[in-house]
Amino acid sequence: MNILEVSNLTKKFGGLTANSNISMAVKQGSITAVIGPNGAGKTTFFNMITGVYQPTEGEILLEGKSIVGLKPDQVAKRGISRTFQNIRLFGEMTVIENVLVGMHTHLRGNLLGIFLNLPNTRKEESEAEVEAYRLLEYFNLEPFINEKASSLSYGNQRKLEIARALATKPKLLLLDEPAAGMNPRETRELTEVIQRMGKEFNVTVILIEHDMKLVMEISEHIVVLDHGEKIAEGNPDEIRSNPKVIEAYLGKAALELEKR
Ligand SMILES: Nc1ncnc2c1ncn2[C@@H]1O[C@H](COP(=O)(O)OP(=O)(O)OP(=O)(O)O)[C@@H](O)[C@H]1O
Repeated sequence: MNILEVSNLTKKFGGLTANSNISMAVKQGSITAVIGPNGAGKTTFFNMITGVYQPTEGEILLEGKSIVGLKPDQVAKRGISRTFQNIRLFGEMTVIENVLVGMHTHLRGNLLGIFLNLPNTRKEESEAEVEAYRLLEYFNLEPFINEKASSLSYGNQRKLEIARALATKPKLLLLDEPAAGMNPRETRELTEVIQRMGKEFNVTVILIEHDMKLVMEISEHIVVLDHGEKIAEGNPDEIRSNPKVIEAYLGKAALELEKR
């Protein structure tokens, strides 16, 4: 079954077409990667799915229902969560508080309940803390729960962002360059965490990533964008050997790797 179906999605910024007529489907429970050179339109694509930008044309169906026209908070309530290319944590808050903030989007207890310390709200809050702890344990972040988020290493901050995004119990999780800035050891650990996450949290993952080793290792399906257009899609073997993809992206990515 497809959890997400996108058809003829187009986004124009004045004279610039950032996404042109993109169609794709994402199978429930799968890991899909969106790859392509800088400026290919990958983040714009995520921004349309999450309601940050409205498409100029096209349709986005989540579990068969259109989400076009919804605002980001409404899209989040439908079950889509995301992380960003630049880390967006509350640096002055503790690690567990960052996860609890993520959870409040779906807790029933309101602010008045918290203020009055009502029994139901208290129960919900302590259940949330247990769940937040479980999430942090999953990401090996439990030793840091009471530390400021800004004091974590870069790799741990990236993992905390994913934990916070999962705290909303999304059906679909969009990760924008989760391995950016990570060292090889952190990237290996992240690869393994993302791989197990789908089953553990019953979540479908779409990720934008430039680390081709990670992409080829964990993706069931890969969509390649170039100049706003989908130039290829398929499994890792098909993408690796696709001449169009090598020409537009993989050849350059390999050269970049050689330079390092
Ligand atoms: N809000 C905006 N207004 C005008 N142009 C934009 C806007 N957002 C993106 N663009 C343009 O759309 C094109 C696609 O950008 P986008 O950020 O989606 O690419 P990308 O594939 O995510 O790139 P990168 O890998 O560098 O993050 C670029 O030419 C960019 O300058």
